[in-house]
Amino acid sequence: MDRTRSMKFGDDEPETKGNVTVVCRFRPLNQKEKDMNDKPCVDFGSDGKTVVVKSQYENQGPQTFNFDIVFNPDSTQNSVYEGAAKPIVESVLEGFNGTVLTYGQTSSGKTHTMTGPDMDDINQKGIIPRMVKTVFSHIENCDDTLEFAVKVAYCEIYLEKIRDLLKPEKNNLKISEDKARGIYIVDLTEEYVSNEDEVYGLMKMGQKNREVGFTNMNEGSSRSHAIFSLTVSQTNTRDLSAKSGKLYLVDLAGSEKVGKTGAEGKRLDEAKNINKSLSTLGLVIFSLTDGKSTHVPYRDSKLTRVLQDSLGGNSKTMLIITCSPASYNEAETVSTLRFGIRAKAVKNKPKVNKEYSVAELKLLLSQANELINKKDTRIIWLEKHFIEIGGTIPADIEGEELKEETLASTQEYQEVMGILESEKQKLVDEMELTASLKQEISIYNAKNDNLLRENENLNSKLMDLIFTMNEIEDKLNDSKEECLKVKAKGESQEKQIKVLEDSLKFQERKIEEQNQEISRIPIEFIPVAEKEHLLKEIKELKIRYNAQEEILKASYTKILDETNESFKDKFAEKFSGNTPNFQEMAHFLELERESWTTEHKNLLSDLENKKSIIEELENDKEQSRLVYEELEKNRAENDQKLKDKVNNLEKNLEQLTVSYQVLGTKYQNSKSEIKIREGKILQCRDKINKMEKIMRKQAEEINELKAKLEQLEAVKTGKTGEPTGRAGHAKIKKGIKGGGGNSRVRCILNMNDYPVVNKPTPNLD
Ligand SMILES: Nc1ncnc2c1ncn2[C@@H]1O[C@H](COP(=O)(O)OP(=O)(O)OP(=O)(O)O)[C@@H](O)[C@H]1O
Repeated sequence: MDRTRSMKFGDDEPETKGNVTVVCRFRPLNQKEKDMNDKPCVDFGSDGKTVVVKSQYENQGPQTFNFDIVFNPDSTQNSVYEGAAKPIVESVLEGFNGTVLTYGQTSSGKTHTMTGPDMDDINQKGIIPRMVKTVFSHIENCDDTLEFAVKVAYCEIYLEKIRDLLKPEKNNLKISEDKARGIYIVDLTEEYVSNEDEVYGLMKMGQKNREVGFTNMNEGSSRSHAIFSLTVSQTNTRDLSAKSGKLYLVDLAGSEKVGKTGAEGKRLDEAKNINKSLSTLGLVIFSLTDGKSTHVPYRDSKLTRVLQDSLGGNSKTMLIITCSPASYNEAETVSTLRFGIRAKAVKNKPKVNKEYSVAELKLLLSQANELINKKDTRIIWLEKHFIEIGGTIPADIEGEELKEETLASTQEYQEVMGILESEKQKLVDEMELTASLKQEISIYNAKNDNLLRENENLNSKLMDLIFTMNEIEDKLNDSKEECLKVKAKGESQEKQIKVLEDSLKFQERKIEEQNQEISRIPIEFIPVAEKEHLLKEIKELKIRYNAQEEILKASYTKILDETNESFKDKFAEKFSGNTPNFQEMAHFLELERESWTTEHKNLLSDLENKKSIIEELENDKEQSRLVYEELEKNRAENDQKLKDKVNNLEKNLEQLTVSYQVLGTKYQNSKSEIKIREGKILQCRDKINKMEKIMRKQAEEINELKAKLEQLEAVKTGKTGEPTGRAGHAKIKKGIKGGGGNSRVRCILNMNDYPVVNKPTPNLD
């Protein structure tokens, strides 16, 4: 085989209605590829449907791939939306299920295409924000006989677990299947929305919760498959017909070669998981297209199970494959393109998800009646004409004709009965749904009761806590008071010490003054022996009161001078005008000596007294100091104890405050949870009431219809004379088509306002 021969893929696939549509988008070279001096390895055909990969490998010729559309790197977000996604969104608005999937190598532009780098940027926003606009504009422009309910859900599949991105605490949701809903994710949050902003809000919230990581190829790489779903239900308020379409917008995680992306540890686990679920997706597509497989391995991964209807089932599906144009990524690009070509061959069976309305059934019946009437008139005219021209109507011809008529009518009857049967079946399903809803309500009620009980418990715990807190607060106040008392005691002790210190100082000052007084005694006139004794004593005093020596000296000199002068005066006064004799002088001196000796003794005893006072005071001072030290010590100890006590109390208080806050938050959460659940229960009750009302109404209508059918049957079998269909015919209204008008359309805001979808009720009798 010539390996350099050019190859073509996808061009001979016949255009088949229902096949998965595949478009391909190439992004521009990114900075990393430019830095590597990489060159594009692809050329784009002028028809907008072809891409040619020019291989860098010698033994590989150019490979041409054909798709429904090929978007080159210059394509805008808007052109991709208009060309690839919008037709699917429009189908959903007609009541089909739709899926748009992005598939490609990591960093090839899946998220860029699906969401866009900035949802608020008019040019840069991706498919999801643009789709939202299409949906709400359509609703705005519809006839006001159509009522819509739009709800969205957002989840991701990460490491084979389904996580609700609108309530991320729900992180391991299950997949289930039933007749009414098909394949669905159990307990996935579905929010009713009434405008674009609400959808954007939910999207932004979901994106924040999405698992995103770093690979060598993409800093913000999506490590999970993200599934955004939007369900549009519409009811015609005139004929009560209803239809609903569900749109899945799936941004798959990027396939990658782990060696190239440098994945390790957690990233490696993620990569292995992503690659595993993507290869299951490849296997599902292979099994659906190889024409031999009897088993399609939908259940081998969560992704393929959720997408079961989108691949080979009831859905219009668009696959957008995203690629890098760089030669560095040639192998991955070729593999992605081959995947796309394979997927093109998947055949789906999309159908409008429609509910027959009673009015539509009535219309069918009236059409049948009209046909019978026409034929009756014609038979009567023919019989009359035949008899007029002399003919007779053989009994067997009449019998044959009647047989044929009866056969045709029986077929019509069987068709109508078939429809009725299928409607009955739907009703049975509806009844089952109602029963399961009732069961759900009883579960909610039980949960509600539990929550109420929990709430009561929490309340009583809260009360206990408040009580304990009050107690602690009281204790804290007591401790504070105690603290203040000890402080006041300390202060008064300090004051006492101060008073003692002051009095000590005062005493010291007094002693000093007395010492000074002593030092003022004149010694010149004291007899020598006495004088020497006195001087000795004064000397001793001088030594004892060393600090006062200088003062003493100064005052001594001063006193000496003064005393000298006074003695001179005294002497001059005593002996004025006379020259004293020796005896008189000796007597005078003796008297003076005696008076000085007495004074000196007095002074000495005074000094002794003061000395003892000083000693006493010094003792007192020492005592006070000891008491003061003791008090200081006690005070420091008490202070420390109190400090510790206050610290402990503060710590306790802090802990209690935290627990109080936690309990408070729990209490609030439980309250809001209860409110939400109560709201849901009310919504469900309301819905059930409405459904029951409609079921009763429809049961009556079906009974009416049945009666009419019986009459019709009777007419067909000739059991009654006049066909009652004529009378019924005048009452049947024509069905009214919705859409096309410009009047404003009511949008359903919540479960309570959810339009009643027409569900025929089985005859309960
Ligand atoms: N068509 C484009 N035009 C301009 N920039 C683009 C285009 N496609 C992708 N990019 C940019 O390339 C980078 C990677 O794109 P994106 O995150 O969409 O890749 P991805 O396929 O989702 O990757 P992963 O699988 O790792 O999540 C982003 O910075 C994005 O803005």
